[in-house]
Amino acid sequence: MAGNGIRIEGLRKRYGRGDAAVDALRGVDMEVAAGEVVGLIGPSGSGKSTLLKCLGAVVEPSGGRIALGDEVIYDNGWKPPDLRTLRRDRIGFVFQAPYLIPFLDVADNVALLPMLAGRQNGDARKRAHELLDALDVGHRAKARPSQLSGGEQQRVAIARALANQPPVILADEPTAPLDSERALAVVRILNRMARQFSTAIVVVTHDEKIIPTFKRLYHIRDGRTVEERGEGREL
Ligand SMILES: Nc1ncnc2c1ncn2[C@@H]1O[C@H](COP(=O)(O)OP(=O)(O)OP(=O)(O)O)[C@@H](O)[C@H]1O
Repeated sequence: MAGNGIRIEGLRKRYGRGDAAVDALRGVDMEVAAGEVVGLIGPSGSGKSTLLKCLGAVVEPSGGRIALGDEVIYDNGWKPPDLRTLRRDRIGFVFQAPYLIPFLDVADNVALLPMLAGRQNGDARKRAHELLDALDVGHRAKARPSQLSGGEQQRVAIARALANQPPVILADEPTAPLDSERALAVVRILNRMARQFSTAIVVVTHDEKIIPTFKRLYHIRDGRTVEERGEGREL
């Protein structure tokens, strides 16, 4: 796969051992191109979170292969020497709750990660303001997270996930607490950001409001994925 994007082959994850073992992933294949937003759906307990955690280098798989762009990061063992750096620089996370830091203003919430990654403070703040403007929350840059609406907070969380320009964003139920209009706005933004920054985005969701928007979906059942064509409804 040229450039960025995600390729997963035969990924397996077994929790526990012996009688208590649970095979959460039994050979998952998945591909997400740079600039693409793909939905990951499936019933409770089917392995969605486990797949996202393996992809995010939070949980160690039991076998298979994961490549980000041209770099194999897992092949029956992690390849990068430092997984924290991998997570910080290559992967953005968006969760159901925004998890913003309450005592930092909105701009600093976004600028923090690039600063931790060694960017000059001025550069990091400039980047934060650009992203906040792109997400239409630039006018709230000086506010505290608690002063923002739920939808605004989620847009700030997306800006934070994009702050280090990661090639991959993993979003776990990012629209669950939002009403229909705001949920669709978040998906519209994720699609725009994917195209603009060539980011590969995986969205785990149960949200019927947004499922029709995906052009491509992976349905996970009993630890195996099936690729499906989505409706790709206009946003
Ligand atoms: N830390 C763990 N130890 C043991 N088993 C686990 C662990 N985490 C998940 N499992 C099991 O792995 C399987 C897949 O779980 P996972 O959380 O990935 O499902 P999910 O599709 O995200 O579910 P939900 O939609 O309910 O969040 C389930 O049978 C679950 O009980």
